[in-house]
Amino acid sequence: MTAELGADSEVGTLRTVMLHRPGDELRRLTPRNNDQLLFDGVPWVDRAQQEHDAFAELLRSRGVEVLLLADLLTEAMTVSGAARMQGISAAVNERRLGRALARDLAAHLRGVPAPQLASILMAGMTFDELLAAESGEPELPGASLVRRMHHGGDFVIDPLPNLLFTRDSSFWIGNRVAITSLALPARLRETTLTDLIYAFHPRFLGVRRAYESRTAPVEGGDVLLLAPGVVAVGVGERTTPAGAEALARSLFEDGLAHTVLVVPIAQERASMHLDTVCTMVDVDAVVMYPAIQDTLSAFTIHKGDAGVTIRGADPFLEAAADAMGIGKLRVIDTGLDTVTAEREQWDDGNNTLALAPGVVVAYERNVETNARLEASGIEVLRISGSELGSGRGGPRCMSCPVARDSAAMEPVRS
Ligand SMILES: NC(=O)NCCC[C@H](N)C(=O)O
Repeated sequence: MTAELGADSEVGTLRTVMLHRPGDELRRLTPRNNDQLLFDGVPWVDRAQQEHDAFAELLRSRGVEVLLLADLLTEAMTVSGAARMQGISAAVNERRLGRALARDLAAHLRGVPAPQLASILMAGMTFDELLAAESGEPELPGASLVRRMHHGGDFVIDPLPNLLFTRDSSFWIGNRVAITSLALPARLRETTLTDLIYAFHPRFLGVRRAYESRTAPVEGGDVLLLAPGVVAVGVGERTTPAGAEALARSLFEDGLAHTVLVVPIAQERASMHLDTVCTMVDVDAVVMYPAIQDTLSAFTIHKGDAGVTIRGADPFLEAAADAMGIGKLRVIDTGLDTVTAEREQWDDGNNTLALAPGVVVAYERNVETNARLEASGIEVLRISGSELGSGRGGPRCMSCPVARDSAAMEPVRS
């Protein structure tokens, strides 16, 4: 039986998830480009794939249907010419390539079968690869200065190594999907692929969108569905105040939320998204980086009978419990002492993926944080992430829940 699409919490039983198995786009990372492409180093790709396969297998063994982004992309472009055209036009950047090369590249891509096209859209393409692929194709008139001036190993289409972090480029809320508005150039094109998948893949036909205006940056890692109708949005290195405001307004208009907590976080790499310092592990519990616990605050935007009001900033934990209608949000700390906590926060100890209330997937390396979770009654399913972690993202970042049971009321399933 196919689960009903959508999610209204972080912790309802996970039925369907979208992952991206890291592929050739990771093989593009070099010591010269890894910073710009938002990786801390150059991962061992085969090992990263093994780690990811184990992650996916763990989810399957717990009854979760795993959809792989590359399969969805290929299938969407196989069934739809419009999907192919959309992918090509998003990848061909005339401003960077000039008119002649942009035309040549688009002409070449139009003749590439869907599976290879999907690979190119994800892994990018070098000047040398384009030249080799064009041999045998009719030559178009008009020389390209840009071709002459670039090195063969430069990219005509940039790779997207951060596709691995499917959490950021789309998220579900209620029965709708939001394609986000990513903040940094290295990730911008990712949403053209998620947009295409949700627009053209047969599995998602008829699905409605949330945050359609996408007027300002909002990344999925900053969006936590605290409870049905209650959403927290981190504002820091990625999501902007304008993004949080636009998202809140749009969620209110669509009836997808009544309260949005806007949570300022430090504008630094260690806390690039709200889910790097805090994730939910149960309907009333979070795992949180202790260094920010007492200072984390929230502006509460609420839509009630009297219209939209903004309150705060107030202490986050109190504002969250209040909005969720629970007496207290339980907090489980990262790490042991301040040094261990800082290390485990950096290694995504806070970035857990809940499979059900009180059941989470976590990186095995965060030994102290995992022990604390277990001491608090949370079941911890450990995965290794020595290579996956070099992109600075954990189990939550690497997953986009497509279907979760409602946390408000667990439906009975046949
Ligand atoms: N939600 C997340 O924290 N996602 C991890 C994103 C890591 C990626 N290398 C980035 O810098 O955007």
